[in-house]
Amino acid sequence: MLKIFPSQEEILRKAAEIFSQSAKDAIKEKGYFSVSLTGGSSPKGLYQLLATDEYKKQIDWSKILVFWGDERWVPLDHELSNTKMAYEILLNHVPIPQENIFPMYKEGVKPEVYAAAYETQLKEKLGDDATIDLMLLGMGDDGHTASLFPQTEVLNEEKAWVSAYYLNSQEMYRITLTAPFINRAKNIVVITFGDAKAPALKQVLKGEYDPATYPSQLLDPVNGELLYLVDQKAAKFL
Ligand SMILES: O=C(O)[C@H](O)[C@@H](O)[C@H](O)[C@H](O)COP(=O)(O)O
Repeated sequence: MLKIFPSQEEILRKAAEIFSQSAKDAIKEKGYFSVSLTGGSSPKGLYQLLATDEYKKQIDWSKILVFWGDERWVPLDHELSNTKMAYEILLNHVPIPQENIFPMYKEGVKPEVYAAAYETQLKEKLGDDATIDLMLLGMGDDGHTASLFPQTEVLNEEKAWVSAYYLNSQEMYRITLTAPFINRAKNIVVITFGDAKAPALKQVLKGEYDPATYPSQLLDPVNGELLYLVDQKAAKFL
């Protein structure tokens, strides 16, 4: 489903409401809420909102398990770290136990090895039938999502839940949840706004099926819901 908003602020407000409501529902139903955070610039305003008193108080942070959709393989204090960004804007400001936070990076470990360990950890924490309650994602100007970049091998992954690989165009390793795991999520919410996203958004949602070129087309939840929250600028070619 696609929801188009007049402004970025309204998208972020909607996303914060979805976060808060999903957390309440999941905690009521099974005692905890699992969320996968995204990097990039789009979710920053959402994290800021969630750290305000209004949302901070609505949510039982002690029952939230935090995972990531992808990470740049850089130390946790590096400017490019998605984990660092989430800590600085959100996680340092809410009463969440450290043991409930699962960064997608470990010092001194090879990314491929950590990808397998992260999958094991997902199974340990969420069970073999693991699903993430809320998968927050962004979409790049090129149509990538998480670290599922155009023309990369990881797009063909059918089995592994987590994968790490060297992204030549950025000269760095990336670690990412794969499409088969992302699509197990109960709710997938893609937050994307601005003129620069308009051409890719059109191809992703209205173009021919070509996920090698527009990887966001791989988003297709098995039993869950997929929701795009976009602004009028990103939606201008739809
Ligand atoms: O680590 C990353 O690069 C992200 O997780 C990535 O998938 C991001 O969500 C998109 O590139 C959108 O980024 P923007 O929100 O900055 O446009």
